[in-house]
Amino acid sequence: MAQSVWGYDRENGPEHWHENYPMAKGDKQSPIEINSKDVRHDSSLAPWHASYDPGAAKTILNNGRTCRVVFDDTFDRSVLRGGPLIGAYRLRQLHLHWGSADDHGSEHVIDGVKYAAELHLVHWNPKHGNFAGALKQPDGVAVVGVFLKVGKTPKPEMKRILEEIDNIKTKGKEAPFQHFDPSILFPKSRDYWTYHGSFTTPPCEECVTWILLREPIEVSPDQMARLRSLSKNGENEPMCPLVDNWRPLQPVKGRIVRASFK
Ligand SMILES: NS(=O)(=O)/N=C1/NCCS1
Ligand SMILES: [Zn+2]
Repeated sequence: MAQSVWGYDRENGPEHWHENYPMAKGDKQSPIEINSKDVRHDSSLAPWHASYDPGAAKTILNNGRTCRVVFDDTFDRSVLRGGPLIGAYRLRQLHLHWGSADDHGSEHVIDGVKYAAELHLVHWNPKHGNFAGALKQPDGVAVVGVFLKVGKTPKPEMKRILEEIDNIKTKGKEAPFQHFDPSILFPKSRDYWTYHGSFTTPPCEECVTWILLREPIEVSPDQMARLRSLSKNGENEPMCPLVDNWRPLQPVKGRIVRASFK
């Protein structure tokens, strides 16, 4: 029985998504390549601020396509402000995209450079009532993207997420994940690029203000190996490594990418 749900395999991967999700062929799709020569420095761009409540963290889940941490977003408890945004956007979840080897795995590409992984912190604009309503609005969602590069020094702040991975090895596994402030994952620099795009997963709604941090965080080879030890299959199904859960580059179609830095 061919899988009907979307995924990253030949028969259900990114080249097929538009068959069930027509927005995947839109003019403001993500990810894109950021070419520094085309970026516009915008001195009017404000700094961004995340004020997250560690108590909002709830659970960590393997949904067969990524590893996701979900947060309580029933009120303005963990919010992102500033940058290109108007108002406070509520943190709903974070997840990652990664490759089968260290030389690829990120979704956005910077001047030809692919990182080993890309962390997404997903926030939505409460002026649109709820997350489902926000998906229909161009200013509905803000995703902060953090690039992961492999080096010698492990990122201790990643340990919390990676230690939980042993408990969510297979699809559908969920574990409590509390007392966690994801801002510890941010790099030192606040420099960012921003542009308007979409979710990189179906239905690929074009509701995202992307805020991509210029400075990658460094993780160790062991930490990447742990991420790659997740399985996309369920507990009693044949083992299938959860790797290469990234969407290929999409057409920029004349969009302007702004930088907060020179
Ligand atoms: N990878 S992504 O963050 O652009 N895609 C998403 N789909 C639903 C919530 S986040
Ligand atoms: Zn993502």
